Amino acid sequence: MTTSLASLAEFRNLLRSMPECDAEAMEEARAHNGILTKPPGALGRLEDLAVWYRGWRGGPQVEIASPQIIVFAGNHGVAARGVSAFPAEVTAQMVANFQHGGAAINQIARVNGATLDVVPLALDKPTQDFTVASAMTDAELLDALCAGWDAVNSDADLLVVGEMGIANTTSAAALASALLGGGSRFWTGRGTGVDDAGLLLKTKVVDEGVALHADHGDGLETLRRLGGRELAAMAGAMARARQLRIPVILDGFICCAAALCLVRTAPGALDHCVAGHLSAESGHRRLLGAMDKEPLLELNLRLGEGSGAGLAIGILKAALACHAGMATFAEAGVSDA
Ligand SMILES: Cc1cc2ncn([C@H]3O[C@H](COP(=O)(O)O)[C@@H](O)[C@H]3O)c2cc1C
Ligand SMILES: O=C(O)c1cccnc1
Repeated sequence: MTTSLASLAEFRNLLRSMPECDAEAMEEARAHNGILTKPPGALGRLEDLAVWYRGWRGGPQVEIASPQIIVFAGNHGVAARGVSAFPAEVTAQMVANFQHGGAAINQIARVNGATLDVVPLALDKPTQDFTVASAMTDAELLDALCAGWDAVNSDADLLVVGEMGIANTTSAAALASALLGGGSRFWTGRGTGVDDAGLLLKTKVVDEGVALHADHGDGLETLRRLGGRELAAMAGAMARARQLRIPVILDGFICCAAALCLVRTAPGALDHCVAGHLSAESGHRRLLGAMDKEPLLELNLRLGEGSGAGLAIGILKAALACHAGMATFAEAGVSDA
C-alpha cells in the first residue's frame, strides 16, 4: 500500500484532523488501576502511562509486543561552517555502523525487544546552509516527510524515532530559537562536544539562520527553512503514528525540535507522544517545558539515535505489564482499604 503524501497542504490538513485518544478506554484503564493489588497511585507515573497508552491504542490491548525504532539520517549544509566537533562524513559512516549492528541504538533496540530500521536520506546531497538560503525546497521537505510517513510499520504498537546527522544540533537549536524565541544562546549547546570557541561560533551561526528565517510561517515552513531531512522524516513518522494510533516516545533535543515543528503547525499534534528522557544538551529541558512534556529518564545522555527513547521502551513495557498482569484485590484475596 502506498501511503505517501501528495502535497504539503495535504500534510497540514491531515495534521489538523488526526484521531483523538479514546476517553472510554482511558476511563476503563483508570478504574482498572484502582483495583490492582497496590495502594492507590503507588505505581506513580507507570499508572498514568498505562492510561495514556490504552487511550491511544483504544480497545483492550494491554501489552507492548512490537515496538519499532526508526533512525533517519541526513546531512546538513551548515556543517561546512564548522559547528560540529566531527566531520560530515561521520553521518554516512554511522549509517554503515547501524547497518552492521555496532552503534548504541542497536544494543538498546535488542535489549528492549524493538525492531530497528535505518533510513538514510540523500546523504550525498546535504541541505543548503540555512545562513544563506532555506535548508530545503518544498519538494525536498515533502520527500523527507514522506520518507518518515512511509517508514512506520502499521503493525507496530509503539514508535521511537531517532536521528543521525552531523551538525543537526545546530539545526535543532535554530528551530527552537525561531519558534520559541528567547535568544539563540538559550538553545545552542555543545552537541558532539564543541569547545568554548566552537560554541560561540555555533551560537552566531544559529543567530544568522534565525535572523534570516524566523517569523516566516508555521512550524512546517520553519522546518523547511532551518531543519534537515532527518528532522522532517522524524516529523512525518510521528504524524503517521498518530494517524495509526501508535503511541510515540520522544528522544532528545533533535527529536523534540522536529516534534516542536508539528505542534507549532497543529496544536495537539503531540498528544500521542511521551518524553523518553532529558538529554544533557543544554536546551532540552526548556524545550520539553515548552511542549509541556515531563521526561521519564534522566541519564545524562547526549547521543541522539533514539537512544534515550529506546531505553524508555522498557519503562512503558513494564507499565503495561503491571497494568495487565497484576492481580486485583478480589482475585488475590488481599484486603482492600
Ligand atoms: C560517532 C557519532 C555517533 C553519533 N550518534 C549520534 N550522534 C549525534 O551527534 C550529532 C549531532 O551533534 P552535532 O550537532 O555536534 O554534530 C547527530 O548526528 C546526533 O545524532 C553522533 C555523533 C557522532 C560523532
Ligand atoms: O539530545 C540529543 O538528541 C543530542 C544531543 C547531542 C548530540 N546528539 C543528539
